[in-house]
Amino acid sequence: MSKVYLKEQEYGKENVRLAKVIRKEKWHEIIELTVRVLLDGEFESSYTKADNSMIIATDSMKNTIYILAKQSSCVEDIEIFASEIGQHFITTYSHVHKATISITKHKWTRMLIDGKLHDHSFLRDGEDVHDTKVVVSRKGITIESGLKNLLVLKTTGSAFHGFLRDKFTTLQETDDRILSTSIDATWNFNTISTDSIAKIPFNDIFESIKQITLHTFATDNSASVQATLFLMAKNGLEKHSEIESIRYELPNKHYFTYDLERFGLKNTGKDSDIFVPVSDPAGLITATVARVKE
Ligand SMILES: O=c1[nH]c(=O)c2[nH]c(=O)[nH]c2[nH]1
Repeated sequence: MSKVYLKEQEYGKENVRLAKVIRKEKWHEIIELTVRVLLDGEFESSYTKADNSMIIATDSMKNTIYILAKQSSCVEDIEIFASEIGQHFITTYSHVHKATISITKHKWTRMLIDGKLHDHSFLRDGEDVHDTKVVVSRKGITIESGLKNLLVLKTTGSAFHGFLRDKFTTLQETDDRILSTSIDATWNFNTISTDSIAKIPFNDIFESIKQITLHTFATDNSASVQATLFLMAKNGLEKHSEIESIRYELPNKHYFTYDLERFGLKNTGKDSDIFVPVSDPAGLITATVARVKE
C-alpha cells in the first residue's frame, strides 16, 4: 500500500449572507455582504486521525462573522472588515496560521424620489459588485479587490481586422461592430502593514477603477478586446500607485448581424441595424498587467 499524506487544507464557511443597517436618525444606510472564511493551520489530525479537538466549528465561524459585524464600524469598507475578521482568527487561535476572507458587497443604490435622495429606500440597479479577498497571516496582509459582472455595450467604435487567416478561418473582417462584455477586474495592493491599512481609501479606488474602465471602454477606438483591455489596465495603474497589477477577464459577447438578404432586406455594413445577441459561445480575453519594476 502506498503511503499518503495531507498535502494541504483549508476549511471554513462560505455564503454567509449578512445585512447591516446604519441609522443616522432618519437617514439610513444598508450594507449587504456575502462572506467566506477559510482557515489554514494545525488541522492535520482532524483529517488523518479523526481528532476533532483542534476544529473550530464552521458554525462558530458563522457566529463570529455576525458578532464582528455588530461590533465593527468598518463593515462598509469590505477590505478593512475582511482584515478585521482575519485578524480575529489568527489572534484568537494560536493554531490558525492563515485566514483567507472573501467578501462580496451587493449593490443597493439610494432611490431618487421627487428629485430628492430618499432616506431609507434603495434599488438594485445592476448586478455589478465590489469584492475582495484578504489573506491574513502572522507575516502580514495581502489584499486584492475587484469589480465583477459589469455589463457594458457600445454600438460603434470597435473594429476587428488583420487577424491570422488560414483554412480554419471563416470570420469576416470588420471596421465597425457592436462590442459588449461583462467586465471582471481584480487589482492587487502592494503589501500592506496592519497599521497602514486604515489609511487606504479602498472604496474611492474601487469607484475610480470603475470609472477609468468605463471611460476607456467608451472612448477607445477599439482594435480588439485585447488592445482595449491593455489600455484599461494601463490607465488604472497610471492613476493608482497603491496598485501593483490589474487583471481583467472580458468575455466577448458577440452581436452578429442577422442575414436579412434572404428576404430582400439590406442588413450589412452601413445598413446593419438588426443583430442577434449570441451569448454562447463567447470569446474570453484575459490578461494581467503589472508595473515594470525599476
Ligand atoms: O477582439 C477580438 N479578439 C479576438 O481574439 C477575437 N476572435 C474573434 O473571433 N473575434 C475577436 N474579437
